[in-house]
Amino acid sequence: MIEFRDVTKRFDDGTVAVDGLDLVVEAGTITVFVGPSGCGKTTSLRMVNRMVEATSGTVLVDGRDVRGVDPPTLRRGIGYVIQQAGLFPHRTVLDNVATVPLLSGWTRRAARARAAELLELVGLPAELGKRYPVQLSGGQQQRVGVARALAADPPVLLMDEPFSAVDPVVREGLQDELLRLQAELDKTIVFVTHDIDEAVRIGEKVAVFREGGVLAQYAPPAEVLSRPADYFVAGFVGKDRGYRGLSFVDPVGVRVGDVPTVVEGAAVEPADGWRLVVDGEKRPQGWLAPGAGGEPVPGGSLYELGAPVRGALDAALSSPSGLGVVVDGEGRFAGVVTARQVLDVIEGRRG
Ligand SMILES: Nc1ncnc2c1ncn2[C@@H]1O[C@H](COP(=O)(O)OP(=O)(O)OP(=O)(O)O)[C@@H](O)[C@H]1O
Repeated sequence: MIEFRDVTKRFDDGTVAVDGLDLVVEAGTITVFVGPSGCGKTTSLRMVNRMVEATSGTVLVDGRDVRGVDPPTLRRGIGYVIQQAGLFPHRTVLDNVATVPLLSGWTRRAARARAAELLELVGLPAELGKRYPVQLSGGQQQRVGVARALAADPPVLLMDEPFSAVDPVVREGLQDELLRLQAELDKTIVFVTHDIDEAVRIGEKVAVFREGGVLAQYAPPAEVLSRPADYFVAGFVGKDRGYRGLSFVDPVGVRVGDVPTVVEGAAVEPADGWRLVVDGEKRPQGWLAPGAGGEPVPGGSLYELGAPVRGALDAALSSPSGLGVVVDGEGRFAGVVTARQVLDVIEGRRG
């Protein structure tokens, strides 16, 4: 657990970067600090590992005031990941990851074995270990940064905009990877970002900061979206928050209907309505428009049974037939949903 008790940071030039911060980060959770540039997120994060010293107030890690722990000892228990990975350019990927175990007195052989294990854990092929950081893509470098931070198996991980230098698609992949890792590792993670989408996607709790280093709201993401504490938070979470909030609405009440299917490659008779094309394993391959056979039209997004309603609505809206395709956990066709019915369910919840 990490606790900030009335923590203020005033820099020598008088800038108040963090103002009276009170906040508890529960053990084993991902907490995201989000807010516009210059609102004190990084400063708050760095007070945890004493890269920045608080001017007043107390920061506790697992109940211990960090001021009572010398910084090298403190940092051994706290992994740190920064934007653009911060890798050592003249060391191979494997040696970058092995750095901390070596510093902790492991033999070179044991440290390298651990490093190889970690590369696998973050989803990197073993042969990349021999390369130098410049020979990797941005997304791969970030994975190496995460592997390096995990090398000493620290209970706490501080991540400062770790994924902001990569493109949106790679970024989503890295976010998924972090969630998968966390399900396995159960670390206490503080993650800084200025991107509200990233914050609500990965945070179990989200701390929204405003200028002047003031905490504006600290709540689960669904609550920040549905009940912003004030106009500042409402403005910051943006105009799509109603739609984003659907990511947290469970699909109870959404009815899955049926539609005729045809197996890919089979001879088809003309028909009046839309038909879904599936492969031999019942995986959706596209749509056949009403009328004669012809080429299948590419389908929209797929909605997995049980997922939040945002996916169901998107599947329906993106489908050429207006019918959202529902699949099971193995990606097999399970039925269809309509936007109207999903909206009725959402509306029904209100009353
Ligand atoms: N060493 C320093 N001396 C003086 N002022 C500083 C120092 N470091 C940060 N600041 C100021 O403190 C405020 C908070 O900075 P901080 O880096 O914590 O913000 P941030 O929310 O992480 O911003 P960003 O998203 O741009 O990284 C800013 O006004 C910044 O200019």
